Amino acid sequence: MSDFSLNSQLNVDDLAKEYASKRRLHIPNILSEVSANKIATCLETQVPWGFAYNNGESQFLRAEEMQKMSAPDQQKLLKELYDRARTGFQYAYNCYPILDAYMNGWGQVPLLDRVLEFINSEEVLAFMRTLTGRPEIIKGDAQATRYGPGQFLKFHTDNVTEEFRVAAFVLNFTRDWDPDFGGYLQFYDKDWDIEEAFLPRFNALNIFTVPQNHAVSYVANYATKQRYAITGWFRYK
Ligand SMILES: O=C(O)CCC(=O)C(=O)O
Ligand SMILES: [Fe+2]
Repeated sequence: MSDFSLNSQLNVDDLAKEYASKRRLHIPNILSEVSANKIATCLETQVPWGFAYNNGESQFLRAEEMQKMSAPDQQKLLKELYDRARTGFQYAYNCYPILDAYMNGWGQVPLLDRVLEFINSEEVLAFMRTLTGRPEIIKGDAQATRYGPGQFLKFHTDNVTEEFRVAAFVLNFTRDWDPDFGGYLQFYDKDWDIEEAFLPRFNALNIFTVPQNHAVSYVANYATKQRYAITGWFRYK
C-alpha cells in the first residue's frame, strides 16, 4: 500500500482523448488532497536544495557544496551563468535529484523516496500508459525542483536520446502563485507565440509528449514565493 494515491474521481479514458489531440495536458487535482499536502509540506520544509545550472554541460551542486562556497565564488558562478544565458542555453533552479538520491542511498528525505516508488507503482504507470496512449512506458525518474526570484529554464525540447523518454511530467505543488511572478511552463507555436502556458498550481499535473518546444519562464525578481514541483520523464527503457 502506497503512502500516496491518485485522485479517484479522475476519468483517465476521457483525459486520454484530450491528450491524444494535443500531445499535452494540464490535469488539476491529480492526487488525493492528503497526498498533495504531505508532498507540498515536505518540499516547503524538508529538502536540502542543491543548485542546477549549465556551463555547456549539466551542472549540479549539492546543498552541502553550495554552503561551502564563499560568497564571492557564488557571485562569480551566477555572473557566468547569466552571461551564458544571454546567447546560449541556460537554466538556474534549485533541485533535489530524487532518483540519484534513491539509488545512492542519500537517505536525506525519506518521503521523496516514497514519492519515487509511487511514481513507479502500477497505479501510476498504468494511468500514464492509458493517458498518453503509450503502453511501452515502464518507469519514471524524478527530481524535486524549486524556482525562486531570478530563476528560469530556457527554451528546450527534452530530447535526450539515451534517456528513452516518452513523456515529460510536472507535478505542481505551488500554493497561491501570482501570475505576475512568472514561472509558467510554456509551449510555443512555429512563430514563437505562446500556444499554451500553465500557471504553477497546487496539486496539478502537466504532462506532454517529448520532444516538444517548451520553457519555464523567468521568475520575477519581486516574486515573494517559490515555485515547487516534482518533474521527470516516463521512459520506455
Ligand atoms: O518545471 C516545469 O514546469 C518544466 C521543467 C522542464 O521542462 C524540465 O525540467 O525539463
Ligand atoms: Fe523540459
